[in-house]
Amino acid sequence: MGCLQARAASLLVLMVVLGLTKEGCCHDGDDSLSRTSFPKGFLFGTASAAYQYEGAWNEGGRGPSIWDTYTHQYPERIADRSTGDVAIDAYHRYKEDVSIMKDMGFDAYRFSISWSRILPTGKLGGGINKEGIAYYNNLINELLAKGIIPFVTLFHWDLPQALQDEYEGFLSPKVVADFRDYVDVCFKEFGDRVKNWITLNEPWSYCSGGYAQGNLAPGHCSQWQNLNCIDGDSGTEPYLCGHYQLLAHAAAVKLYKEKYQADQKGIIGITLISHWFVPYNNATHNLNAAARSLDFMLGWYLEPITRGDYPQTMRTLVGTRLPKFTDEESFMLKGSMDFLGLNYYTANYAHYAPQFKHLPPSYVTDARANLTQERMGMPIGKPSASDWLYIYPSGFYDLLRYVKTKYNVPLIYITENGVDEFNNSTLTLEQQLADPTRIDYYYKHLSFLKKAIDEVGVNVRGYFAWSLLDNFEWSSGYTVRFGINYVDYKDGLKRYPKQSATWFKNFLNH
Ligand SMILES: N=C(Cc1ccccc1)N[C@@H]1O[C@H](CO[C@@H]2OC[C@@H](O)[C@H](O)[C@H]2O)[C@@H](O)[C@H](O)[C@H]1O
Repeated sequence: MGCLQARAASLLVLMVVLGLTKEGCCHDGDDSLSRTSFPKGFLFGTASAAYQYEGAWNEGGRGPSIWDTYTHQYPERIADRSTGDVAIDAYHRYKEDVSIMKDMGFDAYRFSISWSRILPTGKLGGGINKEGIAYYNNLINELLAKGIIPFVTLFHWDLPQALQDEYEGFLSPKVVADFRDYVDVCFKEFGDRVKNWITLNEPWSYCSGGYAQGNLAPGHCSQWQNLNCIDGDSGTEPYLCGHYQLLAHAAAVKLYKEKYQADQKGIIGITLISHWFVPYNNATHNLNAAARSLDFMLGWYLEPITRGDYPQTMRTLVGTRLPKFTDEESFMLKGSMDFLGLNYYTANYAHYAPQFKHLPPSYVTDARANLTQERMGMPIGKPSASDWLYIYPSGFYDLLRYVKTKYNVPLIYITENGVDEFNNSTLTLEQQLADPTRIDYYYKHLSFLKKAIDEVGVNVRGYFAWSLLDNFEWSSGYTVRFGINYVDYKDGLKRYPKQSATWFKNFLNH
């Protein structure tokens, strides 16, 4: 085959992988979509996270996390200057919340354990908090008593502050041993009833948000990015963070498989987020920019876990700023998951950006791809309350097909998918419970999920909506709402079903 034919062939592969062929377009949806549209035994659930739901920040023996510090010391970095001190008080109201999910007909519930509620100083040597163990035992037992399967995330961004103080947390290799000690306690205390473990939630978000964009704790980024960051270097810290997140993940999986899995018979995985990336047009340099964007967001973590090293595009473009794995670390990482947890929300256009090479080095520009949410003045999809989230349901299908084609992951759970509206207290309660956009979002994304399962053969065995309840949305505070159930922040945090809750109940019970 001549070089022209070879280039044409590789271009075609790239177009197929990026979903630019005809079948990547819209679906002929039918209105009969329900639980029975999915394989037998398919699990439907909702997702949450400790800092966003529990509250009781200084109750029950819990130690401070970096999110307590971040919201208390830098209130200006949260849209409404709020905190998760009380959040939606799930610490005290978990029985009511479990009843809500049971009444709706959900099969499973994904929640995270607060590391500093189990180990207040972050370290085993600092003592195990018995009240913390008791809280999660109560929650797990309540779920099982109601026939709901717990999916437990071990780290959802709320690092104990003591470890940030001692050695800058995930910027140091020291975090690996402390994370291993922490998850050992969790496997030992809860592993007789918890059979689905997720080591980390979205290392991309934690390391890019926390160390390149500065919009998540600990709020680091390079000064030249003018994002009023507290400290940091966007060219090096995101990659150190990602490296030690991966090594902590691998250490936790190794421990579970060597010490617990034979007896407890559970499975362990990791949750990764990825947007879908649509080339700005079919120019080769934009097809390549979209492919690199997938490498820098998803491949950053999924390649080490499936192949044992970072994507070649990252090695080439980040160079010596990208840490290296030893042979032993690479071996420990490769194949370190029984399943992939995948979070999908949105898509971006990707446009080749050679001009980025003239900027100081940063994770934000290393991929040489300018990511936008509109093309020639047309948005990629309907906007939501979050500036990063435009609604692009077909991207869900494209991403799933890409993951199967490129990584051939044996088992996938969709661990988050959802959309938000603004908190608008000028509306009546009835008006605030009317969320047609969310119903349309879920209908379309579930339709594309079904298409990926039926037509591509992607082995997805469960789906978790983000989120059961409105909650503390990190840098957005309480200004946006992702819940299928409404929380009345002005009247005792009372819970009310939105119209999407009624839609989901019908979906689950037919
Ligand atoms: N939030 C993300 C990914 C992300 C991170 C930084 C900036 C943009 C997007 N992922 C999931 O989305 C959910 C919704 O995302 C929120 O949407 C509103 C934003 O303003 C907020 O900062 C973001 O976290 C989070 O609540 C979950 O905890 C998280 O796992």
